Amino acid sequence: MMTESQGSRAFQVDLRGLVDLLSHHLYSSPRVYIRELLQNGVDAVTARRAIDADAPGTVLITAVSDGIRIDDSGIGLTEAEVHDLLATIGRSSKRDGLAAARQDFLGRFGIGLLACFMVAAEIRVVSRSARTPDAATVEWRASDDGSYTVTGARTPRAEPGTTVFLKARPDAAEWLAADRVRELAADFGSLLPFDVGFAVEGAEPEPITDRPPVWERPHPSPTARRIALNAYCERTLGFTPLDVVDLTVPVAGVRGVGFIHPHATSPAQRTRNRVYLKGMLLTDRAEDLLPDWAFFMACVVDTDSLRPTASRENLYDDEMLATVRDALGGRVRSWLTSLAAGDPARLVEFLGVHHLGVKALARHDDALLSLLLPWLPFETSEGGVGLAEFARRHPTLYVTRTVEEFRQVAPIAAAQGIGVVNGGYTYDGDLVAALPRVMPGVTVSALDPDVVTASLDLVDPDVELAMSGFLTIARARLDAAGVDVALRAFHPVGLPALFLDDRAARFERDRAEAASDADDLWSGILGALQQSGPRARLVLNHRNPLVSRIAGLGNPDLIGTAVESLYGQALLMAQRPLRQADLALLNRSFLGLLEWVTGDHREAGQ
Ligand SMILES: Nc1ncnc2c1ncn2[C@@H]1O[C@H](COP(=O)(O)OP(=O)(O)OP(=O)(O)O)[C@@H](O)[C@H]1O
Repeated sequence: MMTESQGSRAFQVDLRGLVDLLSHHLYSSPRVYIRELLQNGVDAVTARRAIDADAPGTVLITAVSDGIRIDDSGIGLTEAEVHDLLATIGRSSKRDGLAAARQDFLGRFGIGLLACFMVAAEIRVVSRSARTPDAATVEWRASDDGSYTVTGARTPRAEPGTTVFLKARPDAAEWLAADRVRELAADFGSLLPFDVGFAVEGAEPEPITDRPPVWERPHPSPTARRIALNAYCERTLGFTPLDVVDLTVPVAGVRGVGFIHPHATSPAQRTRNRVYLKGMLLTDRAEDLLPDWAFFMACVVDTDSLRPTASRENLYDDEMLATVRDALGGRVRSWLTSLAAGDPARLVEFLGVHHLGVKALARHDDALLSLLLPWLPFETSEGGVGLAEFARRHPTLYVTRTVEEFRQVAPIAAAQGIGVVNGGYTYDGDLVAALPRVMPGVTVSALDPDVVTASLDLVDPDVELAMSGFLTIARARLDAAGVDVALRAFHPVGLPALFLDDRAARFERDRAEAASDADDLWSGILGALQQSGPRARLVLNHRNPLVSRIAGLGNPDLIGTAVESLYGQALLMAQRPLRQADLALLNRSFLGLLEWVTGDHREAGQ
C-alpha cells in the first residue's frame, strides 16, 4: 500500500523566481512585454476569425493612470479556460488542433503572459468568450506573489473579447509610460495583420499598424519606390543604401528587401537584419538569416515559415531556416547577375565597396565567378585589369603567394611578357586557382623566382670576365647581408637591379639576424638551424646604363657604396619590410653617396 508521502504531488512554482529567470536569462529587455500582449491579442482575433470570418479584428492599447490596458475583439475566455490557460504556466491553447491551424498563431509556449510581470505588479484579465453567445464575463486577477482570483466581472462586457490591465510595478513604471508604450507598440506591431491602435485614456486612438509594408505598397514608379525604400532604410537602419535587393521568395514564405551598405563592412560585424514573424517584429538583429558572405547587406523580411526561439528574439535554427537562407542567397545572386547584364556601372560601384564579400562568395560559386570575372578587381603584372581579359592574354598564369613576392617580380615579369597575378590579397589566390574551372584552357601555377630567373639572359662570358673586378667588390659588400650578386641582361632596361629571394632564403636571413641578437644558448640553437641553402640574390641588369657606369668607376669604395644603394633601392621596390640590418645598410649607402657628391670623400681620399 502506498503511504501518503509516496503519493504523487503537483509541482509548486515560485512565480517571482520564474519572472526573475525570464527577465534576466530569456528576454533581452522588459520591452518585450508589449510584444507578448500584442501577440495574444492578435492570436485571439485569429482564433475568433476561424469560427466567424466576419468578426471584428481590433487591438487597442490605452495608457491609463496606473499602467496600461489592452483590448482585443478576439475569441475571449470562459471561466474554465481562465483556470486552465491563464493560471497554468506553460499551458497554451495554441498547441491544440491541427498543425495547419497551429501555424496561424504567433504564440505556442504558454509563458508569454508571465513576461508582463517584468513590468506589472498585478495583471487583470476581463474576458468574454465568443464561443457561446451568452457567455459570462469573467475576471482573473493575478499578483506577482503568485496568487490569483477568478470572479464574475462587476461590469459584463457587451461584446466578446478580452481586456488585459497591467498595474505598473513601482520600479518599472518607465516601461508603462505613454510615450514609451506608443514607441514600443509601433516598433513591434506596425505590420500586424489586424488594426492595432494606441490611445492615451480619454483621447482619440491613433493607428499603430501601417500596412502594407513599404516594399509591398504600390508606387507610382520604380524611382518613387526606391525613394520610399531609401527613406525607410534611413529611418529603421540608419543608413542610405547603395542599392536595394528584392528578397521576396513566396515558396520559402519570405517577403522583404535587402539594403546594400554604402560603406565596406567587415564579415566579423554582425549585420542588423530585421525579422517580422507574421507581421510581428521578432528581432532587429537576427543572425543566420542571410548567408555569411552577404555581410554587405542588411535585410528586413516578414516571414510565416520560420519558428521563433522561446524568447521570440531570434530564429530557431532548423532546416527551414537553412532553406530560407539558401533562398535569400539565391536572390542576392540573381540581383548580381541582373546588374552584370543590365547595369554594369552600378555593379562596378558596388564592387568598389564590397568586392571582398563578393570574392568570398565567388570562391564557392563557379557560375558567379565566371559572371563577375570581368569586373572583380585583381592586381596583375599589367596593372589592375579584369582577370578574364588577362587570362585570355596569358593562358599560362602565374600567381604569387604574397604581396611582397608580387612586388618583387611584377615589373620584370611584365617586361618579359609573363602574366603574374598577385595572390597575396584575401581570397585572390583561391580565385585565381579556381580560374581553370571557369576558363578551360587556362593553367595556373604558383610563381617561384626561378620562373623569373629563367627569363633573365645570361651575359656574354667575356663581358662578365671584364666586369669581374666590379662583381667581386659587389659580392664582398653584400655578403654580410646574406645576399649573392649576379649579372644578367633583362628588360625593362630602366630597372638597374632586381632583388630575388624565396621563403627559404628569407627564413635564413631572419634566422641569422635573430642569432646575432640572441644570447649564447639561443644563438647555439639558431645556429643549429643554419642552412647552407638558397641565399637571396641581387641581379644586376647589364643592359642598364647606370650599372655599366658604376662598374666603370675606378674607386672600389665608391663602387661598394653604389652597389649597396642599388640593393637598397631593389629592396624598396620589392616593398618588403626592412630588417634592422637593411636599414643600417640603406642609411650608410645614402650618406656615403651624399658624401661623395658633396666632395668630402674625394678630398679625404686625395
Ligand atoms: N487576449 C487573449 N484572449 C484570449 N485568450 C488569451 C489571451 N491572452 C492569453 N490567452 C490564453 O492564455 C494562454 C496563455 O497565454 P500566454 O501568452 O502565456 O502563452 P501563449 O500565447 O499560448 O504562448 P507564448 O508563450 O508562446 O506566448 C494562451 O494560449 C491563450 O489561450
